[in-house]
Amino acid sequence: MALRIGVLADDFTGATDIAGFLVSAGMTTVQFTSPEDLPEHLDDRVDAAVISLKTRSIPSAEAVAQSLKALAALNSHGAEQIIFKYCSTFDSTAEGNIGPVTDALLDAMGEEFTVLAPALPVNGRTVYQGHLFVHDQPLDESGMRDHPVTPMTDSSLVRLMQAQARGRAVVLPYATVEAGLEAVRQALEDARASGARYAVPDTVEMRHLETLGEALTQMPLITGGSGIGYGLARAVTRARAVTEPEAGDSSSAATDWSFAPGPAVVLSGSSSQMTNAQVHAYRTRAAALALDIDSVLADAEAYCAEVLDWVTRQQGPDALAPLVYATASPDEVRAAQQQHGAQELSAAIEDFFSRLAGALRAHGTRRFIVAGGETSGAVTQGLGVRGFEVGPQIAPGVPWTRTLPGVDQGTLDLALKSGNFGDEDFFSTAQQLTDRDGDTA
Ligand SMILES: Nc1ncnc2c1ncn2[C@@H]1O[C@H](COP(=O)(O)OP(=O)(O)O)[C@@H](O)[C@H]1O
Ligand SMILES: O=C(O)[C@@H](O)C(=O)COP(=O)(O)O
Repeated sequence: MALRIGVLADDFTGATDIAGFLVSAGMTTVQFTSPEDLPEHLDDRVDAAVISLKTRSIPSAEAVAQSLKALAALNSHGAEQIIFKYCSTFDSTAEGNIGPVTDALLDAMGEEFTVLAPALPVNGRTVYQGHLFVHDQPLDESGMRDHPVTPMTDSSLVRLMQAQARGRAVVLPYATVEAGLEAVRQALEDARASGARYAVPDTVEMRHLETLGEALTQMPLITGGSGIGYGLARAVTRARAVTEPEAGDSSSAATDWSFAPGPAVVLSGSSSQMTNAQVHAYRTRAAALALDIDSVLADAEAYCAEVLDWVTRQQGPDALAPLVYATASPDEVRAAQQQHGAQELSAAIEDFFSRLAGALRAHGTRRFIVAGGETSGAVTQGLGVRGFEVGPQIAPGVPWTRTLPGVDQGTLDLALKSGNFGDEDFFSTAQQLTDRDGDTA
């Protein structure tokens, strides 16, 4: 059977974020870590497949090439609609990669028009007058201005996109979205007819995403965050409930979920404001080790053996999972970047987490709670995981996932958390869900 929705995501936490929302809207969803990992045949019950790329901050030409491969893999399963998932805070550099990848996907699909819909109101990401807000702050005044890899210094989605893409962007104003489905459909047609290439819908409430989802069920390419994925999936599953009532309520796609027992670890490579708060809170409750950056840079192999030994000594059936973190304040990150170079430092820390994750797996760790998108990509690659089933949400945008039987050897449970998602107790909350071993979540 053809996939109803195919998603290519520009980072790993983004991929699990949208996969979790598709599940919560009633879609059976699987996730793969590269286009090559998508099997030739998918189970007939699968509605949506998500491919997690790591293309957010790599050179644009490479991001485009990888994205087109992912598109081809999703098309080979007959995906009816494609979503290009990027960050709800529009994380990108001056060159891209949101613009170049969107343009390349439009070209490859023979399309000339799409939407830019990063909003996720449940997590405080809203769009008003085409400006992106993080809770009560414009994007460029939020913690995103200090992001180590993609600092965001403008909040206008029109300006951000036009600086990195080929066409013109127009805003679909709040009043139109608020007016409902017919108004949105008409405004999209008008925008397309005016020669605009990207429409930026104002989106303040989750219900706006449902209106937008309804309006977009025929648009071949949609770009944005997990929120628009949710809106689209809700529109599809609602329509299905009317036309195929015998299919029943599929909104329980993740209810049959159990955790395999095994040692756990928390790895945190994000330096976002929320992850700083989460690390701070968790350190008071569990064993925690701050990575020594000089040792990471001097001899990663030897230092990894040392950290591995520390982690395995802290793990125990009744203990909270030990935390290893590179998380630091914006001032500390800036100082370290000035000393070592931003890209070199990011790469070295990511490589370290990747190496550590592989070593921990080899020594029996079965549950990984990871903070940070790039970090999650590195950890997943280090674990050699190729496919995930997507389970219950720990917090909006962060589901538990587990490795796919038949694709990966041995079951691992993974919680890949975007830097800014979850509340202060996230690391503990994630473990509370798994405490009911063998139970359904
Ligand atoms: N102390 C640090 N100094 C500099 N860079 C760091 C530090 N800790 C982590 N990093 C790097 O910062 C980046 C954080 O990105 P990411 O993992 O995507 O987090 P987020 O989800 O917050 O964006 C990674 O490349 C990571 O290696
Ligand atoms: O859309 C979002 O905010 C997330 O899914 C996401 O992409 C987060 O990226 P990181 O903050 O780099 O984890």
